[in-house]
Amino acid sequence: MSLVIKKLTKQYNQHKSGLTDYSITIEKGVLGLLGPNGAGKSTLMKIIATISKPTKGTLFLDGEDIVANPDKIRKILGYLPQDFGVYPNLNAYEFLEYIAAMKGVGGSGLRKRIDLLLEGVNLTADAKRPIGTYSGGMKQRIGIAQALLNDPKVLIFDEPTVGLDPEERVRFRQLISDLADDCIIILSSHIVSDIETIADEVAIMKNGILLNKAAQPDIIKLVDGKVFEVLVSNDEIAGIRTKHQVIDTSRQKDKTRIRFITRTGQPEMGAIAVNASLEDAYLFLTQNNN
Ligand SMILES: Nc1ncnc2c1ncn2[C@@H]1O[C@H](COP(=O)(O)OP(=O)(O)OP(=O)(O)O)[C@@H](O)[C@H]1O
Repeated sequence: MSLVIKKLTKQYNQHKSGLTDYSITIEKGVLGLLGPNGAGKSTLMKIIATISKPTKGTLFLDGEDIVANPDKIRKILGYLPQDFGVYPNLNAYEFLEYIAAMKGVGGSGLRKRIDLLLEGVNLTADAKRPIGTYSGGMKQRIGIAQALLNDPKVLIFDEPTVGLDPEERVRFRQLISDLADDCIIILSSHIVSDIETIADEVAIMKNGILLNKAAQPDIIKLVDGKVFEVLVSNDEIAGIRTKHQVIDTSRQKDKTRIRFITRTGQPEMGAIAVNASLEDAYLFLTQNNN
C-alpha cells in the first residue's frame, strides 16, 4: 500500500498557506510528522483524511485519486483529529456504537470489537460512565478507540499523545506497533521523544514545507559527529552561542552544561563528542531553515 502525494498546496486565504508544493510518498509502517506550531501537520492530515481539499496537487492511494474519489480512502480510514469532540452524555460503549453506526460498521462481531478496543485503551472499567465525566487523557483514549473501530488500513492520529500519562503512552505505542505491519499510520507531534519511540520514518516540516523525510537513523546521520557537550562558566555561554547552535543548557552547580551542534567543524576546548539524537537533527533542520 502506498500513498503518493505530489506538489500539494493548501492556500487558506491570500496571506495564509498551510502547505506549499508538498510532495511525499508514504508506505506501510509508522510515519511521524514533526514540526513546530504552524508547520502544516494538521493541514496535511486533514487533506489525507479528505476533511479538507487541497488548493493544488494530487494524492493517490494505490493509484486511486483520492481527491476525486474520497470514498476510496474513507472506507479504510481511522482518524483522530486534534480537536476531537465527544458526546458528554453517552458512555464509552454507547459512543463507540454510535460511531460504528456512522461508519457503517455492524454485525455480530461489533460487541466483541468494542470490548477489545476498550480493553486496548484501558477504559473497560469506565465504559459505563458518561464521557463528560472523563479526564482529558481518557477522552483522548476514547478518541483513539473510535479511530480503530472499522479495522482501518490508513490511520491518522493528530497529536495522539496529548494528555496521556507515561503509562498510557507506553500502551498507545504498543497498540500502534501491533498495527504497523499492516497499515499506513501517520501521527503528528511537536514532542520529539514521542515520535522517536513510535515512528519508523520521520517527516520534518516547517512553514508548510517538507524539510526532510527518512528513516530515523538517516535523519540522525545529518548531525552525526557534530554534536558536543561542554561544561562552562556562565560568562562563556554567550560566546558559544555566537559560534555554534546551542541545543540545550542545564545548570550544574555554578557551571552550565551546554549541548551544541558545531558550526565551525571544531569543538570547543574541553568539549566531548556525544551521540546525536533525533532531537538534535530536528533542531538542526528546523532552526537552520526559515
Ligand atoms: N482554517 C484556517 N484558516 C486560515 N489559516 C489556517 C487555517 N488552518 C490552519 N491555518 C494556518 O496554516 C498554517 C498551518 O497550520 P496547521 O494547523 O496545519 O499546523 P500544525 O503543524 O498542525 O500546527 P500545530 O502544531 O500548532 O497544531 C498555520 O500558519 C495556520 O495558522
